[in-house]
Amino acid sequence: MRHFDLVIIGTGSGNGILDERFDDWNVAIVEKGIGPNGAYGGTCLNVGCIPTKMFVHTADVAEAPQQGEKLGVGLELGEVRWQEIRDRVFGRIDAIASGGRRYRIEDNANVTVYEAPGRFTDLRELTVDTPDGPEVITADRFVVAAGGRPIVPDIDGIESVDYHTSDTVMRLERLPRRLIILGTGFVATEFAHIFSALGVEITLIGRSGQVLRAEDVDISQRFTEIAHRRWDVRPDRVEKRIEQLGETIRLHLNGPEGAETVEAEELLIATGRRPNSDLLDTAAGGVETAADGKIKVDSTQRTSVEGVWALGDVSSQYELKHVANHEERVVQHNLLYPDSPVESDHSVVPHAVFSGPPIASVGLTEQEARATDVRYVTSIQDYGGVAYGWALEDETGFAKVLADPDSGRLLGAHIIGPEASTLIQPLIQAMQFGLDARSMARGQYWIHPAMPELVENALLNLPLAE
Ligand SMILES: Cc1cc2nc3c(=O)[nH]c(=O)nc-3n(C[C@H](O)[C@H](O)[C@H](O)COP(=O)(O)OP(=O)(O)OC[C@H]3O[C@@H](n4cnc5c(N)ncnc54)[C@H](O)[C@@H]3O)c2cc1C
Ligand SMILES: NC(=O)c1ccc[n+]([C@@H]2O[C@H](COP(=O)([O-])OP(=O)(O)OC[C@H]3O[C@@H](n4cnc5c(N)ncnc54)[C@H](O)[C@@H]3O)[C@@H](O)[C@H]2O)c1
Repeated sequence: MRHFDLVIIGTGSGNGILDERFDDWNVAIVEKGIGPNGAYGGTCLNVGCIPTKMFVHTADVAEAPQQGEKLGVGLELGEVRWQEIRDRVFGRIDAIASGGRRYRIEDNANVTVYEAPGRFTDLRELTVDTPDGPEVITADRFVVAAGGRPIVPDIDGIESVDYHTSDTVMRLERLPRRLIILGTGFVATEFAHIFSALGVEITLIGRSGQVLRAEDVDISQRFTEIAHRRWDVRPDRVEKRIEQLGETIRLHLNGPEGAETVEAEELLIATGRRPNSDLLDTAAGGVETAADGKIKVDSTQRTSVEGVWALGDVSSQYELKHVANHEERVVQHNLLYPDSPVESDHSVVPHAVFSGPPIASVGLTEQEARATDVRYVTSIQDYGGVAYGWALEDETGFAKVLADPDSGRLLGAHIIGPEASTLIQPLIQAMQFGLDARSMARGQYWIHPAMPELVENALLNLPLAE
């Protein structure tokens, strides 16, 4: 049995903890490998944020002919060379992942990398199921950064179907003619955008009436309208049965008009993710979890067991890379300076959905504001109402802000339209640093006629008290 100063489980954000300040620590990293190739480096790098956004940008470029049409510029989409796109994306990603793995194994003398799944077998004791058999390791401190994995719903017949999740769909050998996507959340809408822009017919299956229904009510409604124009959206559906008929997948549904079937060559399951705490047998390690399987942590990321920290998707209610990275920095500090711990700050957490159109959001949605006692006013500014929006000929985008009617304190901001994730950043900054809407709108220059005038006007439109 080997004993370490520190064991880190998971090489997504967990991999970033070690820097030169840990050079005299005896450290083990345990990583089972992620995605179809069992890669090093976690979800975001290998099967999440980074490859998806490389495909999203490619999809946006493939849509240039549609954009050009309304501007009077005739463009044509020639070939979509899927294998070239895929190999370009993963040619970069795979090299970074294997470089990161090589660096830890070969250049970090104080680090032992176990490339196998680990599970707790006692307090601060992990059994690693190596190819040579189980190996037990113990440590003074553990960091659990084991992330999560896609949920596959229990549909009758699913085990006989050759389906994809976000872990595998980006490595398809060829583009299908048709793709069924189960789910209407982040993963579903990003891949619907990617594949439809590349010429695939999309059928999107949702359990509720709205697409991206967790977004602000006006944003979700607008996105749902646009989704119905782009894709075959089937809301309010329940999956009854699924079957593989040669190359074709047939899904039997119940909907508002009764029973129906949809068919496609490929199926993408995008119905949410679950934390990997079960794979780790957290209970055997005394590590408490909530009903949804997330590891319980306090504001310093400590779990219920002394010396065991957790971060990222395995414990956080936010399944976002910028949150996992923030929590990683908190854990890193608290490992190094246990007598002066710092806390995670989840007060202003933004997110973006990189679909078509993209969405970005921070703070309260209107439905959340309504459900609490908070007093608020809102304003909406269309892209079409500011000069650069005219240049874009945008007809669907808008920014919506919520603020306290007296102080002008910003409570939430939501943008749907081109460059939403960039445009929202000054609003995130204002909320984080307590800048009120009046000061923000009138206390600085806004470049004319640039797209951020959208934000300026949304702020100026707020019906604040005099
Ligand atoms: C398709 C997709 C797109 C996304 N896009 C974005 C985006 O644009 N922006 C954004 O902010 N977020 C995005 N996310 C979310 C983001 O990827 C995650 O929030 C983030 O990667 C979580 O990091 P983590 O370190 O907590 O876990 P991970 O990066 O998942 O790392 C966990 C690691 O632990 C390993 N592991 C698990 N169990 C064990 C075990 N028992 N033994 C050994 N090793 C184990 C896993 O193999 C994995 O490598 C996306 C996610 C997906 C799926
Ligand atoms: N741009 C980003 O930051 C980004 C991108 C992708 C993923 N992520 C993260 O990953 C997480 C997981 O993404 P996701 O899209 O898998 O989850 P999600 O929670 O966003 O969406 C899952 C959707 O599937 C629906 N659903 C569940 N079971 C279903 C069923 N049987 N049939 C049809 N629909 C069903 C749910 O109602 C929900 O709308 C996100 O919450 C997000 O935090 C972030």
